[in-house]
Amino acid sequence: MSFVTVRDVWQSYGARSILERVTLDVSEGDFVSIVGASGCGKSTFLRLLLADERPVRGEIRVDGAEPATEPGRSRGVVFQRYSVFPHMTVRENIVAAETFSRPLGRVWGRARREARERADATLERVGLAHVADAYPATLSGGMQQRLAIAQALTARPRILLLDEPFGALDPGTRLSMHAFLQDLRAETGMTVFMVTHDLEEGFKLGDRVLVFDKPRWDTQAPERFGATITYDFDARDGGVPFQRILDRYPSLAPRPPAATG
Ligand SMILES: Nc1ncnc2c1ncn2[C@@H]1O[C@H](COP(=O)(O)OP(=O)(O)OP(=O)(O)O)[C@@H](O)[C@H]1O
Repeated sequence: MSFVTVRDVWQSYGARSILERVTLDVSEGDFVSIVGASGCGKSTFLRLLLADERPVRGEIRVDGAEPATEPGRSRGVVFQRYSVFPHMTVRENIVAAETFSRPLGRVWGRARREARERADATLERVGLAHVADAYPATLSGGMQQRLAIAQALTARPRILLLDEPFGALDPGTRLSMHAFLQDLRAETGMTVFMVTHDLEEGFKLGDRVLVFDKPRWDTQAPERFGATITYDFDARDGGVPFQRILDRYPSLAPRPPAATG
């Protein structure tokens, strides 16, 4: 049964068409990777799933209902991009994430101590134990990225939205973050949508790989048409049709690893 249902969704900003005719069914627990050229509307699609904005046309349903518009976390959808609180230390950010999934919110006493211990174990796992008492703004880009992912995963949302989550990480750190995500996903059965520019990563982590692209172009008016899902690959069988995709989308070719971590 479809858990996330997207029906004929269109989005535009003013006269500028971004997405058109997007239709998709995703089962609960699926990991959906999303690739596509820069600026083609992948992040916009995540914001629509988050109900951060409404489509100009079409319908999105999560578990049969319209995505709720009240503040994020209580409805079970977490967007890694928006998750870190700048006024809390790294450890406090992880502890806070745990409480999002609790009906009573904040925790005290022994429960809080235990939450801190679990937070420290998580920070150890993602290589941030040594900066547990620091504030997010003082961390490097790669560290901030790891904190955002660790925090989003700690909240154990029903749906996790990741927007280029591993972009600024060195190859070794990236692999350990992959493992962390895969373990937590196996534990929680969460549904994941991940935008990535790395096809190999998309196929490694995803059950499906969606390609967003513009199927029609008006050379006189490039803003006239939007992007849609032009390919929907099954990534479960390990049969990776990289070459076919790369031939058509050279811009998706893996980039050399970034320097920071
Ligand atoms: N709120 C907005 N108002 C106007 N234009 C917007 C808005 N949000 C996004 N856009 C434009 O819509 C287009 C699609 O943006 P989006 O961020 O969804 O693309 P993307 O595929 O995620 O790109 P990238 O891969 O570079 O992150 C971009 O050209 C962007 O400038």
